[in-house]
Amino acid sequence: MHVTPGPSTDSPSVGDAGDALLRLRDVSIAFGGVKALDGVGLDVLPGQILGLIGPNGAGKTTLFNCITRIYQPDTGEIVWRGDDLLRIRPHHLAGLGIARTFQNLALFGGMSVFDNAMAGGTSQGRVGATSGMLAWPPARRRTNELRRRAWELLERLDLLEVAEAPAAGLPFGTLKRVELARALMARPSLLLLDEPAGGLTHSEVKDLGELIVSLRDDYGFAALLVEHHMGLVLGISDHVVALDFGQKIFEGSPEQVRDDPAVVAAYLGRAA
Ligand SMILES: Nc1ncnc2c1ncn2[C@@H]1O[C@H](COP(=O)(O)OP(=O)(O)OP(=O)(O)O)[C@@H](O)[C@H]1O
Repeated sequence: MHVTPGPSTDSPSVGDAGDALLRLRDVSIAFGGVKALDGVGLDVLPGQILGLIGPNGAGKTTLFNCITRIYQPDTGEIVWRGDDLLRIRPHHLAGLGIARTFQNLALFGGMSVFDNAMAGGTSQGRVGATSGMLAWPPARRRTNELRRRAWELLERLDLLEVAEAPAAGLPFGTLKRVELARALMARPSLLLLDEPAGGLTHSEVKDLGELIVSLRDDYGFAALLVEHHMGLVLGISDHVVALDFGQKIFEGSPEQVRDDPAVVAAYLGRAA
């Protein structure tokens, strides 16, 4: 097994995350007898696109679910800007600057594209119907600011033409962009992208890759990209981590990963 040395494997105390935005150390979780994650550590640096790859069942989604507080690891540390993320409730993640997209989309089909985008901003402050009706000046200012941001994102993501259309019935590639707009409403410092290329055509994947990079360049977020589409991962990631059977088997540059014997063996072995 070949594991390039990552950041120090010494477990730092919480509060010591160095330059990392997000730091995982020695994270393990088992389901029955299956070790879905087995001592995994990685750092996501500010502004970095980190690709997370691995064959089916390697533990990628489980790692995502640990970060998003859906699963509680059995052991290990997850540190966000020096704070212990494992003490944070899931619904507080957006307020911390962590947003995610979903593999199967998490949009409201009956709501317009604009309202779906707005839904991504509500966790940033109380802008519910009541505050709107009361027209309490701070709430109204906040709502206006969110509306301005939603329009800006819809324009940026080429969604203006469908802004008033219900999400249901729109092409899948369009819905992926709506999902991105919803996530970006929270002004995340870290965007968790769960298989964004799934279900897209070859040219849509290429466009999506360019879009993610240009959004990152404009807004400065870091991204953790879980993806099977190697062309996308290797094309846009600054750094790549590979998992197999819950363990980190590779960490390095996109150029190095192509020929790494452990990664090649993991994919070939699983396909056999
Ligand atoms: N809630 C759960 N209950 C039982 N087993 C689980 C659960 N979640 C994950 N697992 C197991 O943990 C292992 C890792 O699964 P995980 O879904 O994280 O892999 P993955 O890398 O995301 O795979 P894929 O690429 O197919 O989505 C698998 O053996 C899976 O069956």
